[in-house]
Amino acid sequence: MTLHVVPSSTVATPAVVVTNLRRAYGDRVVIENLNLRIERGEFVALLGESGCGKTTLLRALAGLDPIDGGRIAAPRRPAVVFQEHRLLPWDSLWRNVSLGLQATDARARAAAALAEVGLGDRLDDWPRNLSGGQAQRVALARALVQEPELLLLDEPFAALDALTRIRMHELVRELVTTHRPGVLLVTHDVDEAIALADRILVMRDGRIAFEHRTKGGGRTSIARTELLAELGVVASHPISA
Ligand SMILES: Nc1ncnc2c1ncn2[C@@H]1O[C@H](COP(=O)(O)OP(=O)(O)OP(=O)(O)O)[C@@H](O)[C@H]1O
Repeated sequence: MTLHVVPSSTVATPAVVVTNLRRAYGDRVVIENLNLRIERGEFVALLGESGCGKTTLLRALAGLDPIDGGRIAAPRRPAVVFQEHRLLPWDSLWRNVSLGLQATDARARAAAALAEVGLGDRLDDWPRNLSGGQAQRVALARALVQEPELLLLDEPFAALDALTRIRMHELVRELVTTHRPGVLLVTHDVDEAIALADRILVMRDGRIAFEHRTKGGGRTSIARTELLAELGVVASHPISA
């Protein structure tokens, strides 16, 4: 008998598995029968019309809100980066990054994380002295220092100017390649999803209504128009494909 040993690097390990998720606010059912699996190292973007439940899903995955049915199986607590940096103004940058770390080498680990986001020389600086882009870099460092298996990004680049956003895209792809968490990025920006994601999901009617898998490599060949159509943007809309 021949034994086939599969190299561990080729075995997909889930960062999260969501089964038949349900979430309602009173009578308003926002998520129903939603199923989702994200592998470690996989970058997934979630698009959907305003109010379709993207943030509700992200908050449920983060454990910030209760769920009303189904199951979320994640090996460890996910890390979250929001649109606003949510840094504590009274703590230095390294203390902000190491918040929640129990380790005795917390400062060293925060220093390494800050260096990774290009702020290795600002350990003892304060959040008030940062630009919007720098503050989001610190928020990313704070998330990654926890070595999460699942990283949840809730429109973290939406408030940044176009150039800073492109730089942040490059940084995030680099960090994800290095640390290999599974990523769920909630965004309104179709181009951002196309630029970053290995897989693009569209949420509608409380579940994942459309999925586009790329062949890997972080770029997708999906026609932009197809994605826009899934989002209910009709062909006559003046956006070039
Ligand atoms: N705390 C709440 N109480 C009651 N209803 C809520 C609450 N939070 C969200 N909702 C409702 O749930 C639905 C989904 O909201 P959610 O914020 O998840 O949508 P979204 O897709 O993230 O929207 P957007 O793209 O505009 O941020 C909306 O109809 C919203 O009004």
